Amino acid sequence: AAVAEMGVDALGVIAATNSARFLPAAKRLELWGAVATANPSVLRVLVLVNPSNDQLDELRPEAGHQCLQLHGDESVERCAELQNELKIPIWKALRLRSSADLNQIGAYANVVEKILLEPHVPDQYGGTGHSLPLNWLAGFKPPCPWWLAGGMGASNVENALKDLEGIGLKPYGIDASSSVENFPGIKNIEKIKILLDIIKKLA
Ligand SMILES: O=C(O)c1ccccc1N[C@@H]1O[C@H](COP(=O)(O)O)[C@@H](O)[C@H]1O
Repeated sequence: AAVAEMGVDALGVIAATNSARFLPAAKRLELWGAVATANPSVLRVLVLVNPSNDQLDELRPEAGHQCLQLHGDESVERCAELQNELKIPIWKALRLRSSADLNQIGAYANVVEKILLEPHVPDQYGGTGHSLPLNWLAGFKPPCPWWLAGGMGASNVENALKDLEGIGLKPYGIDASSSVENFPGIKNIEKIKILLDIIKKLA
């Protein structure tokens, strides 16, 4: 709720069970309520890895979130299936192994609302703190809005945005998680404020 009051565009809650940041379904409704009260314009995003059909009920918008951010190995077809079943916008995180992986985006763009681009890190699906080599994005023609994700924080966001501008790119948004924490799962409000001040100055 404190971050929502700072005027971010979206807030994510981690529903990936093996994450240190995992929040159980039973606690999400209360949290989303507090976020909505603090700032109803902040988009409430549930972050998941390879959701199974057994999980569908907790993924419905009635649970308080407004969007699903998928960080696993979900195919284009699986994203379409979830979108049709749950009637909720899907954001797909693409964990790039090389610039060649950008070729996948066209197919996803027909189905998902936004794409997040971050680097592939073996055995981890997100929240890694690792940043994308931005030269991989040279020549990238985004077919849909995209977020720059992975290891973004106060120490590197300004250079990242300048580097992107140098190759004619501007992300829809900056996604940040581990850089604004004291340790995994405990966010640091001061670090978030510093990051937001930098981004607002550059916007
Ligand atoms: O944060 C996690 O533990 C996590 C687990 C599984 C999937 C995604 C996860 N986090 C998301 O990853 C991106 C980038 O995080 P970071 O800035 O590199 O720490 C972000 O959207 C997190 O919410």
